Amino acid sequence: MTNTPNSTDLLARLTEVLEERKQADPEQSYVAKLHKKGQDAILKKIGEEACELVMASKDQDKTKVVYETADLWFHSLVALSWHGLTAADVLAELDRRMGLSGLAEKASRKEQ
Ligand SMILES: N=c1c2ncn([C@@H]3O[C@H](COP(=O)(O)OP(=O)(O)OP(=O)(O)O)[C@@H](O)[C@H]3O)c2ncn1[C@@H]1O[C@H](COP(=O)(O)O)[C@@H](O)[C@H]1O
Repeated sequence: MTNTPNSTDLLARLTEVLEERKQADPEQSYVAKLHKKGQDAILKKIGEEACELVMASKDQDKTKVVYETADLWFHSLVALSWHGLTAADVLAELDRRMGLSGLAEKASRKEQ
């Protein structure tokens, strides 16, 4: 059984690190290097990691599914940070949606 870290703590710590890395030396930090390259470089990584996740899933490779999902989440957090947003903003949106059926939500959009 995986020893699960406290997810809120982990995201808060990672958010802090990502914010600090905006001012870091691109030679010393992968995140700083991505920011220096610009938004397109961050978005390119998100596209790559999403494709790698799809391939891992098609291959039924659970270890790789976890690994590639971590890469995708991580690069999504970098994209959020690029916009001055954080994981907390996404958690708030997911919390807002909690208990709201996806099918009911879609039907309500069609009625508008
Ligand atoms: N969680 C991560 C994390 N996940 C993935 N990665 C990097 O994301 C990249 C994923 O790219 P690929 O899998 O395509 O591998 P690659 O061939 O090396 O990629 P590229 O050369 O194409 O960029 C790799 O370089 C990984 O090391 C991460 N880099 C950093 N973090 C976190 O961010 C913090 C700050 O990192 P630095 O900015 O490097 O100090 C770290 O302490 C970690 O907590």
